[in-house]
Amino acid sequence: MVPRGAVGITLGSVKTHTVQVGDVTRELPIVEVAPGVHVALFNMLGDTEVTEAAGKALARLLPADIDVLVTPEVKALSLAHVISRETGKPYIVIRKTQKPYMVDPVAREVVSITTGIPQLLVLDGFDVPKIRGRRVAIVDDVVSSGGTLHSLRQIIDEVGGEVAAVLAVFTEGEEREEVTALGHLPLFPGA
Ligand SMILES: Nc1ncnc2[nH]cnc12
Repeated sequence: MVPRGAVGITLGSVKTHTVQVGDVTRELPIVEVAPGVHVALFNMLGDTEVTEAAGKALARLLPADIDVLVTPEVKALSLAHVISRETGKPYIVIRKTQKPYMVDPVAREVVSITTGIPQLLVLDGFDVPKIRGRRVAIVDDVVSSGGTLHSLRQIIDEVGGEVAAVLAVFTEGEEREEVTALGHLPLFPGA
């Protein structure tokens, strides 16, 4: 039976890695994202069951003194929504493109392990007062190379926020003490 919230695709000969998020189990396909770099691809977009399970579990781990959540678009957005709903803390979305309506945007470049190409992270200046002088928790789906995390920290520092917690569903590759995660994904060299 196909679990509720998952799409019933045939994985065929694709190798998979099994993960548990709360009481939800998923088979993640192992895919090559760069020559010789294989990851167990975790994509919560559209997976209501995993998003709810992860969001509720991470909400329980959020330090009480956090003022605001910050999340990069797009894969972790619904996760931040659930944590926000569960904790009552507001969340801010860092966009991947600069929009014409943004006021004094603050931007950093980042190269993600899954795309391999430089991308932008952009904070709308409109959101700066919600971060300045506040204790911030960064929320992401997977913290892997740490590139996105580094750029998010730079943006938050630049506008006067304090990164007091980092929450993710999974860390990947190296273990990261500074990240509160529900699990860890290995990398699969030459899978
Ligand atoms: N395994 C993974 N799945 C989804 N997004 C990722 N970003 C970095 N590693 C990832």
